[in-house]
Amino acid sequence: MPTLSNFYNIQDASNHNTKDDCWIIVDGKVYDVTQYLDDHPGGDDVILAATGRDATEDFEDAGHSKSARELMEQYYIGEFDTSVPISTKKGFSEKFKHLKNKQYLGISVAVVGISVVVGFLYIRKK
Ligand code: HEM
Repeated sequence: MPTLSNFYNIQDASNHNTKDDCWIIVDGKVYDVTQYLDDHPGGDDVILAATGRDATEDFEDAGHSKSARELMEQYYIGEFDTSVPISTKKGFSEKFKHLKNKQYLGISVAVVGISVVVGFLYIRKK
């Protein structure tokens, strides 16, 4: 029988990034690992450093055993909703785009300025 899952987006997950309230996202699933932090053989710091973002790569890099993956299931709370974009990346590129537009404006002004000066010198020479 299909079961209904809770869906959490990156903003929901980012609100749980402390030692007393810690969620992680691994492989499209969200886990509340608050109770497990102190017992984690890899230490709580690595898990805390992996909150508020997709921790799949870090989790896989650590080479977790089959039993670690089974243990993990008891902390599962829902699915990761990817329909909300990860805002930090978008914010950065938007800022960058803004800077780029400013740069283009500067270059255009410089080109027009140089053309005016060259044109002026050309006319004076004649
Ligand atoms: C519910 C989530 C997690 C569970 C149940 C879990 C469980 C475990 C277990 C049982 C080990 C011992 C080795 C093994 O059996 O594989 C381990 C080691 C380790 N874990 Fe996790 N882990 C979780 C999440 C994470 C996350 C999100 C990270 C990284 C961001 C991480 C990083 C590590 C590291 C670096 C070690 C290696 C320790 C060493 O070999 O010195 N773990 N974990």
